[in-house]
Amino acid sequence: MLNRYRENVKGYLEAIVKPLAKAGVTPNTITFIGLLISLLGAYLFYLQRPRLAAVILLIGSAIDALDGTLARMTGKTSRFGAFLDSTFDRISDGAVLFGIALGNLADWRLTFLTFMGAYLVSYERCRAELAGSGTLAVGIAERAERLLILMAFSLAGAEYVKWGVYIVGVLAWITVFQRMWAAYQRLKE
Ligand SMILES: CC(C)CCC[C@@H](C)CCC[C@@H](C)CCC[C@@H](C)CCOC[C@@H](COP(=O)(O)O[C@@H]1[C@H](O)[C@H](OP(=O)(O)O)[C@@H](O)[C@H](O)[C@H]1O)OCC[C@H](C)CCC[C@H](C)CCC[C@H](C)CCCC(C)C
Ligand SMILES: Nc1ccn([C@@H]2O[C@H](COP(=O)(O)O)[C@@H](O)[C@H]2O)c(=O)n1
Ligand SMILES: [Mg+2]
Ligand SMILES: [Mg+2]
Repeated sequence: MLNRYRENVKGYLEAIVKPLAKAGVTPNTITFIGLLISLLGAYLFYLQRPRLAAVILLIGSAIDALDGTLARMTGKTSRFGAFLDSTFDRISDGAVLFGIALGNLADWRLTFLTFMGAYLVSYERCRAELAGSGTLAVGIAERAERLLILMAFSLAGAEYVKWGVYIVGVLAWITVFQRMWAAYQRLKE
């Protein structure tokens, strides 16, 4: 859903990456730094510091939107970079939910169901696109939405994190079925 605003923020993202491009920073370096920062956010959830975790996660997630911008701006897009970007997103998504569960900020069983839903959303897109569906960036809880909801509830305090996890879980599972339907529509023989 928020992907539609990509064009609106493109100018801002390009302004941020311009000095990085001049400095010769590679997209994969940005992707790696983004993961490290997101993992720090996950660790802060484990330490039961959800407000700080949310801010760190926002920066880590924002950097996730920067790596592709840098790649396109410098003509350095690569197939491995696309693979790395998506793979690191899964590691980050999983680490954040793991940190929340380990930090007892939400019920681990419900957190696992949210984890399943989030991974399925991303897997469906990958598998359908491989089968020739075309870009399957559909549904109400793509990655940007999941992250923003989790961050918003985390900024409200430790006792609200669980509601963020559970709401993301419900929306992610709705998205699972939205993408299943979209894939059926596009791939049915
Ligand atoms: C360098 C930093 C210090 C700069 C810090 C600046 C920040 C403080 C300001 C943030 C501004 C804004 C850029 C924040 C972004 C929000 C963040 C949640 C965006 C996350 O982007 C994720 C990205 C999707 O990932 P990507 O395409 O790289 O990967 C795909 C994804 O993994 C797919 O998974 P799924 O299918 O969706 O589950 C995989 O399937 C794909 O394979 C994979 O490629 O999305 C980018 C979309 C847009 C760029 C996001 C639009 C942003 C909104 C307009 C943000 C609205 C503003 C917010 C309220 C932020 C508030 C900021 C303020 C400071 C409080
Ligand atoms: N290290 C990277 C990271 C990304 N890309 C390219 O950008 C696309 C993702 O763009 P976002 O704005 O969503 O981050 C990705 O599919 C690649 O085409 C890259 O080449 N190298
Ligand atoms: Mg990215
Ligand atoms: Mg990404």
